[in-house]
Amino acid sequence: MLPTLAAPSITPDYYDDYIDFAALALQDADFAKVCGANDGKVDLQDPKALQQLTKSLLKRDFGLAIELPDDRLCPPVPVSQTYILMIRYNYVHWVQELLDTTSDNYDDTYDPSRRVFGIDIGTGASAIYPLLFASTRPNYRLLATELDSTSHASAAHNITLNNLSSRIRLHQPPSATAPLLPLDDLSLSHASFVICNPPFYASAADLVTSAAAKSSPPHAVCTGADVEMIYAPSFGSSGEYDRNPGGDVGFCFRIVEESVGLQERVQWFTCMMGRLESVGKVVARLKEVGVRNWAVRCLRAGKTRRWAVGWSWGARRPRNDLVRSSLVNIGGVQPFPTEQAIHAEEKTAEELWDTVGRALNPLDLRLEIDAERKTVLGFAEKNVWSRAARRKRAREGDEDSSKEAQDEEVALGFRIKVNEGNLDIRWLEGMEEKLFESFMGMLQRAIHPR
Ligand SMILES: C[S@@+](CC[C@H](N)C(=O)[O-])C[C@H]1O[C@@H](n2cnc3c(N)ncnc32)[C@H](O)[C@@H]1O
Repeated sequence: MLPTLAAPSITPDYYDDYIDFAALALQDADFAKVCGANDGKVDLQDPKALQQLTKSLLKRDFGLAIELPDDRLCPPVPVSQTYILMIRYNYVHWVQELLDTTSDNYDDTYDPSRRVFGIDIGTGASAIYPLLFASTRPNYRLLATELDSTSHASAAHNITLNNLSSRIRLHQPPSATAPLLPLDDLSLSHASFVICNPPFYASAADLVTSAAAKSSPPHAVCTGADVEMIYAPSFGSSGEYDRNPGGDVGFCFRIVEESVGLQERVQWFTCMMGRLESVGKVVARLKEVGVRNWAVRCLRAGKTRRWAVGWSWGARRPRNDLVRSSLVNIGGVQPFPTEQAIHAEEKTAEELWDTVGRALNPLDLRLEIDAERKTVLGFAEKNVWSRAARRKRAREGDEDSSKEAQDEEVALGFRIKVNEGNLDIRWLEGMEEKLFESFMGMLQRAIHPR
C-alpha cells in the first residue's frame, strides 16, 4: 500500500550542523520511540535508531519514504550516513541554485514556471537524488540511470512508493561502457543538469587504504556493494591510467569527455568528489578540454565533507558564492569571481546612480533600468567602452547604435545595484573574464576618476 505522507513541514536551504533530536521527537512518533527508549538520547551506534533518524528526516523535511535492500549503499545506516543524507540534499540544493542563478530571468531567483529536466547518473537503490529534486521542486522531471540490477529494482520500488513514476524515469544502461549520458540513445534533445555521486574508489585496495586512513573499518561505516563503491576501468595499453585513473576522478573524467560532445545540450554538468584533491584533477581536465565556466563547492554536514564540481559550456554565470568557496582551498581551482563591489563611502546612492548613468548611457549597450531600485541590467555584444571603441563610435556617428540588439549574441551581461557608498556588480553572462575585468575597470575609473 502507498504511504500517505504529510507535506514536508520545512525544506532547509542547506543542512550544516546536526539535528535537534528533541524537536524531531516531538514531530515524529516513530523517532520519539527510539529516543524515548534511551532517555531522550539517540544511540548513535545503533543502526536501527540511525535508520529511523534518517527516515524521520526524509519524512519531515521532504515528505519522502524510502525502503532499501540491506546490502546496498543507503542513507539510513550508521551515523555518517545521516550526514551523507544531509550532504546529498546540500548537493541537490546547490544544483538547484546553479540553475536558478543562470536562468532566462537573470534575477537569481527560483522560477517555478521554468521546466527543468535533470539526469542522475547511478541513482542507487534509494533513488535519493531524483526523490529529493522531485519532492522539493514540482516543475522538475528526471531521468535516473542505474547499472546494477538489484539497485535498479529497489530504485523503481522507491519511485513508485512515493508516487513519482510520472516524473522520474528509470533507465538501466546495457553495459558498464555504454554512455553515462544516454541522450542520443533515448532521443532526448536537452537536459538542464546532470548530477552524479560516482563510485569513489579505484580498487578494493584503494577502499581499504582510504578507510584505514580514517581509522575505521570500511564496512562499519558503509553497506555499499563493490559495484557502488568501486570504479575500475580495465587498463590496457600504457598511458590509459593517466587518461582514466578510475574512482571518482575517473568516473568524472568520463562525464567530462561526454560533455565535450554534448556541449550546450546540457546546461550544467556536475559530479560529487570524495576527496578535495580530486577537485584539482577534475578542474585541470576541464581547463584542458576548454571549459571556461565552472564552479566548485564544499558540501558539508557536521564533520563530514564532500566536494562538488560543476561546469557549463554555456555563458550564463552563477552567483559568486555558488562557484567559489574558501573551503575548496587548493591552487588553481577557483573560477573568476562573478560578483564584485566598488566602494565609494563618501558618495550617496543618488550621486553614484548619476555617475553610473553618465558612464553607461553613451555606450552601445542594451539596458534595462529600474530607477526605483537603482538597478540596471545591461548587455553588450562586444567591448564598447574601450578607448578604441569610443573613438570608432565618434568617427562613425551613432548609426550603429540604433540597431536592435535584442537577438544579437551577448558578449557580456551584467547587473549593477547601486547602494549608499558602493556598487555591487554581478557578472551574469559571458565567456571572457577579461571582458568583465575591463568593464569593471571602466566603472572604477568613472567612480574614482584620477
Ligand atoms: C556511490 S553509488 C551512488 C548511489 C546514489 N546516487 C546515492 O547517492 O546514494 C554509485 C552508483 O552508480 C552506479 N553505477 C556505476 N556505474 C554505472 C554506470 N555506468 N551507469 C549507471 N550507474 C552506474 C552504481 O551501481 C551505484 O549505484
